[in-house]
Amino acid sequence: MGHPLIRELWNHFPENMFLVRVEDNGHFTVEAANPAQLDTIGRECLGQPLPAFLPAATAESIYARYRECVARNKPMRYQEHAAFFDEHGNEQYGYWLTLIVPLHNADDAPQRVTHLFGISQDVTELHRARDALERHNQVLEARVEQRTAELQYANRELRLLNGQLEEMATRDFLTGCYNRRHIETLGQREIERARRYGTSLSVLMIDLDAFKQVNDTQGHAAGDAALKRVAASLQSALRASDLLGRFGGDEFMILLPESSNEDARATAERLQQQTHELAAISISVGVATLRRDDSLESLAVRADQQLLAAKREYHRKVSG
Ligand SMILES: Nc1nc2c(ncn2[C@@H]2O[C@H](COP(=O)(O)OP(=O)(O)OP(=O)(O)O)[C@@H](O)[C@H]2O)c(=O)[nH]1
Repeated sequence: MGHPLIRELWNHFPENMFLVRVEDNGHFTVEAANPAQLDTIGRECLGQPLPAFLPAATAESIYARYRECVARNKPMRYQEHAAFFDEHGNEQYGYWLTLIVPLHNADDAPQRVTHLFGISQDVTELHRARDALERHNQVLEARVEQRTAELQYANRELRLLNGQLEEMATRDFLTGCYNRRHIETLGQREIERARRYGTSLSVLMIDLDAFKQVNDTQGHAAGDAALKRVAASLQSALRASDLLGRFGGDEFMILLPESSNEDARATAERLQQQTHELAAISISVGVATLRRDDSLESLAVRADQQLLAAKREYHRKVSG
């Protein structure tokens, strides 16, 4: 170690330093090792080829690197996971980050690599920390994944419940058609739409005839069943765009978008016929069609007046 600076560096550098001689028989012999290197593998390495003091597999993999460095005649930096015997002869495993530099005897043959100078840093702890971090990350990722799945499940449940709630808020519990509040909301919407697009809109108000009698003679449950049958038969006779709601008691409201008064009257007759056939119930129907100054209320009132007139007619027919 000629120069004092090099000597000081060699003696006090905290990482392992070594000098190996390139032998003609394919071996590499340790010519020198700094104190840090000797602390790691012991003095036995000095003057020895690698297989003399390293496990065979480790020596072979290091030899492969050395040979490559000699062949390329360029410094090489690599990392390896290697087994070695410590100064007490115990087998140890570690990760090493190594730099090897080919050296030449300039006077002799300038291109021939005679030695390799190496600096090796023990990065085992770094690896352990990285592994631990990776494991920790995996645990975290798994936890995040699980939480995400739980959240998605909760969201689905919430959407389902919201759907059910909305259903409950808009539907009539007994018949399944829209409740009064919702059919009125839809009525407002349909009036706005009809005005915007200049289309017609008709409303039917329907009341079951002599329904009280069903309740009185067959009981309330039979009355409920009849209401359901009527709602179902009304629904089945309507177009998809028509909207059926239970207005209260035995009264229903139907919105018929894009229906003229004439169309609505034809629909009313069809509904009467269908309810009679499918539900064995007679219904009275009032028809009204949207006018320029109408509100939903005034439209419904006119349909109701028509319904009362139809009722009178029904009673007249029945009593007469
Ligand atoms: N089963 C049952 N009956 C109901 C329900 N809501 C209202 N009703 C009954 O429906 C009947 C309505 O009577 P009205 O419309 O006044 O009398 P009606 O016998 O139909 O006579 P007209 O309408 O004049 O033909 C009453 O007996 C109410 O008790 C319900 O949810 N279920």
